[in-house]
Order: sequence, then structure tokens, then C-alpha cells
Amino acid sequence: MRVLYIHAERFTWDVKDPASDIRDEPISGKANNALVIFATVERGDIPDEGFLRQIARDIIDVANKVKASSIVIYPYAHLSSELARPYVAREVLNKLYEVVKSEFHGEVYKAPFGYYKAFEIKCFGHPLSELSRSFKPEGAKVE
Ligand SMILES: Nc1ncnc2c1ncn2[C@@H]1O[C@H](CO)[C@@H](NC(=O)[C@@H](N)CO)[C@H]1O
Repeated sequence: MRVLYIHAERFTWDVKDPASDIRDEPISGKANNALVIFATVERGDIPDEGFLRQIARDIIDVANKVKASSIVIYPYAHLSSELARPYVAREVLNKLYEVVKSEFHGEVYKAPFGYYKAFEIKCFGHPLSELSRSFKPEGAKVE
């Protein structure tokens, strides 16, 4: 899984057209002081508890470091050329959302899977406000 973390003063997303047969309810939303997780599920990623806990731990660690009051899991199919199939990707992201929500003290949101979306973001711009990660199921985390 490839992720881009942006610590945003403000983040809003607006659902547009469907982009996949596999999709969630089309719910738009917004969050303030949010760690936004642009997440691309890659071929070989699995909805395995251990794999997802490893990712969730890193997300929550960074959210606490930057003192974010919310986290947004944002399905984003543009950070890798090795995309997982939509069915698997949706399951991995929904499970990641559940793990993060069960372990983070603040609000956790998930933008809907399977749509084109408009978004507005105001990045804080401090040294930890833009980070990227690559996670592999065998547990190796590549910075
Ligand atoms: N491997 C994958 N990882 C993460 N998200 C994925 C995915 N495969 C499909 N999606 C979702 O379906 C929309 C169309 O590709 C995707 N939509 C988007 O990526 C929007 N930000 C608009 O581009 C996304 O919701």
C-alpha cells in the first residue's frame, strides 16, 4: 500500500461521478486539523489484521505527533501503477478504517470508495505535514 499523509488545517471532499462498479455510499464531507491519508491499495495487499494494524499504528503515531484532532482515510488510486482489484482495495480500506477508528482518540472519517471526487485541502506546511510511506504485507515498511 502506498500512502501520502497531509496534515491539513481544512480538508473537504465532494463526491462526483461513480468510477467503479464496487463503491460505497456517496457521502461528501469535511474535517479540520486532520491527518489526511491518501491511500492506494496495491496488488499483493491483503485485508490481514497484522498488516492493517501495522499501518494503523503508523497513521496514529503521526496523527499524535502532529496533534491532529481527526483522521481521514481517502481512497486514492493514483500513487502506484500496481493497483489491487477494486473489490480487494475496498475491503482493505474499510478494514483499515475500522482499525484506525478503534484505536484513535479523535474523529475518524472515510471518504467513499469508487467515485471521482473534488477536494479542497489547506496543508499546514510544517516539517511533518507531508509524508509518504510504502507498506508491504510481509511487514517491511519502506519510508
Ligand atoms: N487500488 C485502489 N486503491 C484505492 N482506491 C481505489 C483503488 N482502486 C479503485 N479505487 C477507488 O475507485 C475509484 C476509481 O478508481 C478511485 N477514486 C479516486 O482515486 C478518486 N480520488 C478520484 O480519482 C478510488 O475511490
